[in-house]
Amino acid sequence: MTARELALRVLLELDGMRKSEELLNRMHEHAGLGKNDRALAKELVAGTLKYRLQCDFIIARFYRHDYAKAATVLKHILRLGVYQLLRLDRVPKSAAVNESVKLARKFKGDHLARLVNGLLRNISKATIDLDAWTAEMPESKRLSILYSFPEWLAARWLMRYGPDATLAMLAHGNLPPATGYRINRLKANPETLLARPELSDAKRVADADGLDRFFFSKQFALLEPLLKEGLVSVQNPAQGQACLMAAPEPGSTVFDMCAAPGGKSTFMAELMENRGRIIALDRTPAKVARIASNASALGITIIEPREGDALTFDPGCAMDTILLDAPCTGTGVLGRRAELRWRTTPEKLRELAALQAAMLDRAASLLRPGGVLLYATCSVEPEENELQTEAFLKRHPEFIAEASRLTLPGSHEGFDGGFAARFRKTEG
Ligand SMILES: C[S@@+](CC[C@H](N)C(=O)[O-])C[C@H]1O[C@@H](n2cnc3c(N)ncnc32)[C@H](O)[C@@H]1O
Repeated sequence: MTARELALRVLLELDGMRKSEELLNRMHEHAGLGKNDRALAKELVAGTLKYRLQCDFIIARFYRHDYAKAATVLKHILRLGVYQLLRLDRVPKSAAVNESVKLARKFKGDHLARLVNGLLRNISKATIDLDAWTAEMPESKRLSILYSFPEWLAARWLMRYGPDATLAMLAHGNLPPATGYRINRLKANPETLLARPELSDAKRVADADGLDRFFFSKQFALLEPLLKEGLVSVQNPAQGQACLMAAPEPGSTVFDMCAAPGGKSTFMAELMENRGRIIALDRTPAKVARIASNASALGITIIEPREGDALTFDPGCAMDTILLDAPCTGTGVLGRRAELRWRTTPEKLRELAALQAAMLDRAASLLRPGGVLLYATCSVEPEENELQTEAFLKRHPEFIAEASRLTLPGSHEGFDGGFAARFRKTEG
């Protein structure tokens, strides 16, 4: 199987639930591709998913019939072809066309192979001037085509954040995502670790807000032994910020209501010097197992992984700190998950906001007076963030807001977007 065929098979099999990266990794096990072809397949899947809307816009201008009615497999082959033609400089145009024609012949026969050949050749010879083609469109539609984002999202970001921040967020969503790492304070000293040759490219996060144990690196393969030894974990500093805001005390009792795969639970355990108790709940059994294995690699013994529903689970005692890292639309991390921008819908946003409110109410009842509730999302939508926490304070006058932080994607180099708010439960 070629890299392109593997990419096509991932696109065809991807349903509304699964993550493309996981599907790709599973298919790689049987495909037997070399390192370069694996990288090409990964890039084709992520790029074609991200640029779907833009590719469709271009294809539809050259397609003779109604492109909306074209067969799914044909659409994917054409998108893969257009993505290679327009966005992968290292792929010669002739290869982009010929390989797409081969796929079309294999999957749909000679007739469609001819159609793919003609259409991609026309596109490869044409001047693709998206700026001119979209100039007369309303701004949200224009941006949605130029950056290949859903129009509803571009429209709400424009309204909420204005053109400059919106452009930065849209551009950030199409950049290759940076991998952030956290140095495990239980096992490693940052200065000694960062002096190691395999970390020569590491970009340490400036010493701000306690994030100086975070760094970015592109050398994932070189860092694997350090991950296995538990000296570092993969975590974006934006996620770490929420734990630093929670500031759990060593020896205290913490409930992480939506914990898998354990990124924040394990960081809180490190901040607590591995003293106290963290109940780490998640409703997905396979994910709960990952909390345990991640904690064990890091030398953490105070995390108690539990399977259950955050809306009903009873940890059995009043908590000093509760972290609610809520299920959310993920609009702060759209660059990290190629398919997510198409799965997030206004309807999903409403459903998730209702779930988050119910989880916040549950958290409020489980916290001891004087305790800290930290609410976090990886969304930049007000309904999941500021509006959510304002409504929470109205429903729960026994809580006071102590701090909050919204990070827009693209506003700090390498940082994901997201929101965190810290509340304290008063005696009243
Ligand atoms: C944002 S992720 C948590 C990430 C985690 N805190 C970390 O830093 O690694 C949200 C998690 O909530 C879990 N989840 C969703 N609904 C839940 C529920 N009703 N009860 C418990 N967990 C739930 C999902 O399985 C998912 O793992």
